[in-house]
Amino acid sequence: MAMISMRDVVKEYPSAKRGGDPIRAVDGVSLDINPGDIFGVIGYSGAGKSTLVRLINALEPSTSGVIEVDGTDITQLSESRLQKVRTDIGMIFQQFNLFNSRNVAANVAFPLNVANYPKENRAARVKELLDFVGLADKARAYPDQLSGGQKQRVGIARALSTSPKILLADESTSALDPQTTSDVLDLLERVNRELGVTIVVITHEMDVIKRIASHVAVMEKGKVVEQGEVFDIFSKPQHPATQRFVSTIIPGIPGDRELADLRSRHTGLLATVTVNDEQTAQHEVLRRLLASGANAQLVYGGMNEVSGRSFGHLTFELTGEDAQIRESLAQVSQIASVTTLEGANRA
Ligand SMILES: Nc1ncnc2c1ncn2[C@@H]1O[C@H](COP(=O)(O)OP(=O)(O)OP(=O)(O)O)[C@@H](O)[C@H]1O
Repeated sequence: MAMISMRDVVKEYPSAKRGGDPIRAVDGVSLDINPGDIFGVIGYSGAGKSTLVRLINALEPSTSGVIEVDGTDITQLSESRLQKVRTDIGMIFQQFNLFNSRNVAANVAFPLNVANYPKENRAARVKELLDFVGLADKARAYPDQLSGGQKQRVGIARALSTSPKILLADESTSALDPQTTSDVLDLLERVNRELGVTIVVITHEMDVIKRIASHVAVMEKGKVVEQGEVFDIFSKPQHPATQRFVSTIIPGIPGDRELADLRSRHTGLLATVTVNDEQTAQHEVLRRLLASGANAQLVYGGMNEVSGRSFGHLTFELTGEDAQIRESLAQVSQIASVTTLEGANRA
């Protein structure tokens, strides 16, 4: 059974203009997030990601559709039952949202107080959480004495205090530098692996998805336009929005700009070979390209590792006799998909 299941979920806000059309922030979203997943939701600003999060933790009612959290349809619950569901859902934020007037230990203890956690066990629980996030020595520090990465660790400790099954991370690394981002993502992976918490990561950065997510949904204008396993989405993106996101971190088939640049430096035929998985395929591609006696030089792209598997778009410049080049392309086409780049095609 899915940990979070959405069916045809719609969220509309009233128009700012009197009599205007409502704003559809979420437009017919269906998705299943399984227990133990790290599920990424990616989209540009305004795509509806934050609204989706607010629907999952029932901070706002949906307009229509079904949202099940751990088997319970939360669209039908009373406020008191919703409060209980919310204790199963932790949340971390881009701006950390810590209480600046309370020290670290008090911030982490806050949800325990709200949840009436046994008083005599609270200090031990806070210590355990601060140990887990590596901040045992900062219990008495105040948020403004901490770095951004440390603040987010406090946020994570606080979100985990009541042992939620789900952690919602809304742009949780967007305010952090790359090294600190990496450390926080490592910690989220530990939360997932060691505590078994299902994590929903909302982001506009494909790097974050590549780094930790097992599954991803791409949102555009309130709709999920593509979803699936991260490796599949990265290696074979179908929707233009997905292709744009993937191309921000993975060189694919060269676009117009890259092609113009390549052509200014290479006069041979340019062809992109898409290799899916396994080193051996790469060797075989090279063997076949060279078998006819043509020369092949890698001029753009490379192999990528995603979810422990590799794939790549390798753009070669082929030189030699036309017949040799034709033979090279024919040979390699038998084992991989080949795109000859228009205008440079001399074969
Ligand atoms: N409370 C609200 N009232 C009216 N419109 C809203 C409200 N909240 C969001 N919207 C609109 O819904 C759409 C989706 O917003 P949302 O914040 O969910 O997107 P997002 O993908 O999270 O973007 P960002 O990363 O910029 O927050 C936007 O057009 C936004 O203006």
